[in-house]
Amino acid sequence: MKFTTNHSIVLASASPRRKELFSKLGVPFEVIASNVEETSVKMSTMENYVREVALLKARDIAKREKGKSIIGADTIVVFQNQLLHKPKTTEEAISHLEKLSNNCHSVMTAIAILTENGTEETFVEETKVYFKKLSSALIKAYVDSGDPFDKAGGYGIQTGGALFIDRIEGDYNNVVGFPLATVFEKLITLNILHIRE
Ligand SMILES: Cc1cn([C@H]2C[C@H](O)[C@@H](COP(=O)(O)OP(=O)(O)OP(=O)(O)O)O2)c(=O)[nH]c1=O
Repeated sequence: MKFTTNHSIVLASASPRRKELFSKLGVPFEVIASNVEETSVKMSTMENYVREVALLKARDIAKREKGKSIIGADTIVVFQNQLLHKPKTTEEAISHLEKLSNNCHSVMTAIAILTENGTEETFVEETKVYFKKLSSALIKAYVDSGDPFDKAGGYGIQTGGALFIDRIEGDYNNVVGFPLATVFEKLITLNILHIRE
C-alpha cells in the first residue's frame, strides 16, 4: 500500500512506540517531542483530561513549527475511575499491577491533529483490557525488569505485560499508545494523506 502527503507532518511525541507505529504509513514525518507539563491540565472527565493533554502537546509544537501538520497524543490507564500514571517507584508499580490483576481497565489514547490553517481535530479512543490473575512472584519479576516505569498503568502490552492479558476489546495499537487505524482515517478525511492511485 502506498500513501502520499504534500504536508510537512510532525509527530509531537517522544514515544518510540508511536514513532514506530506511525512509520507504518510510509510517509515522511519528523519527531519533535514537547516537554509541556501535563500536570497543568485540570481534571474533569477522564476523556476530556486526556484530550486536553494531547492538545497541549500538539499546540506547544504548533506555535514553533508554522506551516506544518502536528500530531499530539496522550495515553492514560483508568481503573475504577482512577488514573494509574507512569509509576515513579517500585511500590507504585506493584500497587498498579495488583489493582489491574484479575480485573478490567480502560486504556484511553487521545489524538490531536492540528493543521496549517488552524483546524484542531481531536478524538479519544478506548480499549478495554482484561488481565489474568497475577501472582505476586510474577508482579515482582516484572517490576524488577524495569519495564513498567515509562508506561501509563505500569505495563507494556507489547513487552512483558503481554503475559498478563486475558483479552482486549478494541484496537491493540491504542493500548500501545497510538490508534493507527483511526489516525489514518482522520488524516485521509482532513486531506493530509492520500491513497496513491
Ligand atoms: C498501557 C501501555 C502504555 N504504554 C505507553 C504508551 C505511552 O508511550 C506511555 C504513556 O505516556 P504518554 O504521556 O502518553 O506518552 P510518552 O510520555 O511516552 O510520550 P509523549 O508525552 O512525548 O507523547 O505508555 C505502552 O507502551 N504500552 C502499554 O501497554
